[in-house]
Amino acid sequence: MKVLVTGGSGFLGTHIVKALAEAGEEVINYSPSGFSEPAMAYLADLASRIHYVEGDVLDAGQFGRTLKSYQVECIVHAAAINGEPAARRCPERTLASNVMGTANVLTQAALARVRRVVYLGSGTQYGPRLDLRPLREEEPARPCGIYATTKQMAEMYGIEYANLFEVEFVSLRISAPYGPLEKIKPSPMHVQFWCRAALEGREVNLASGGDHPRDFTYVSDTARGVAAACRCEKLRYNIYNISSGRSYTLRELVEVVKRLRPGARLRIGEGFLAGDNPSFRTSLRGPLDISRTRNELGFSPEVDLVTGVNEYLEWLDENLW
Ligand SMILES: NC(=O)C1=CN([C@@H]2O[C@H](COP(=O)(O)OP(=O)(O)OC[C@H]3O[C@@H](n4cnc5c(N)ncnc54)[C@H](OP(=O)(O)O)[C@@H]3O)[C@@H](O)[C@H]2O)C=CC1
Ligand SMILES: C[C@H]1O[C@H](OP(=O)(O)OP(=O)(O)OC[C@H]2O[C@@H](n3cnc4c(=O)[nH]c(N)nc43)[C@H](O)[C@@H]2O)[C@@H](O)[C@@H](O)C1=O
Repeated sequence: MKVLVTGGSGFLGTHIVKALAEAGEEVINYSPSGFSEPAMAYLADLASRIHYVEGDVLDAGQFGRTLKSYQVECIVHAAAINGEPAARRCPERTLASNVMGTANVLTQAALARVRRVVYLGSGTQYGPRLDLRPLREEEPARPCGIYATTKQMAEMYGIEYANLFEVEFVSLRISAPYGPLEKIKPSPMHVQFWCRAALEGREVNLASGGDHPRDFTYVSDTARGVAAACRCEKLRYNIYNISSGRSYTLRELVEVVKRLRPGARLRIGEGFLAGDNPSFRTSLRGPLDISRTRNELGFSPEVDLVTGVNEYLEWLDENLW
């Protein structure tokens, strides 16, 4: 199968390109910039199955021509301005790329007779949920912030568009992926923050946050879930959650990092993350429930937190400096 990945040079894009190429698919990465050097190293053995086209999803004409010239059968639409901090720096550009970009992808997909568009949605579409219950796809979305709002708008548009025209649309709501090639994440909500502190020998002593939950998911599992959605013969739903399916607390994460790097000087107190940063509170939610994804796509996460953090630490150790 020929699969085009928009934003294929990004963090998730690169892992998705890898998972698809490993499964024997021919992959076209459509992105404004090519793979970084570490990404090239990551994909080294698969180069013969991967093509790169420099392009923007806002350039509908070029996107359409690319679909036709490669006779693309499936699109993974990963291109987006990602995360609330980035969205706040350029709200209009975020609206354009994330929503209008998705509209262009769908129109051109229908014109080029692409069978399926697999959209990367986000766990942030559920919004903050202080009861921390597992979240099923039927839960009403309550996005908070510009980024999550644009992700929700694009998903809703995609579902409506697919009802009108001859193209399948499926949204994968992804939560908390971590691992090699991830961009800089400065917040203690992220695995990277603790791994970097351990490797840099920095002391971190947070008064609170140990009970803060997050359904950390090793990125290779996320990418396998996306590949499964491309290959699945018949999709019965428009929305599937992709996550480890369980919450870990930051205390558990810190303990894992300390077990793997015994000299690390990391401490975290009880309760949820607190402070002036509103993102701590808006990030509070339970794990995404992956029952539907298990049953329908045959997806099940394979990498537990210890294994994932260990692999990530080893990769960071070689690639940080
Ligand atoms: N990482 C995460 O925690 C999560 C991510 N997601 C979603 O997954 C997708 C991928 O995220 P991730 O890989 O982490 O993000 P990255 O920022 O690493 O990658 C996004 C990619 O999209 C490209 N891009 C941005 N705008 C355009 C455009 N207009 N046309 C073409 N390409 C564009 C970027 O190119 P360049 O950098 O050159 O501008 C980049 O290569 C996004 O849709 C995001 O919303 C969902 C849930 C969690
Ligand atoms: C699943 C998810 O995982 C990653 O995001 P993240 O790790 O959650 O971190 P974030 O900083 O993007 O947002 C955390 C939450 O906090 C809100 N948020 C943030 N900063 C402000 C802020 O400044 N104000 C307000 N009100 N809310 C904010 C925001 O709306 C969200 O609810 C992404 O890379 C992303 O791709 C993704 O999809």
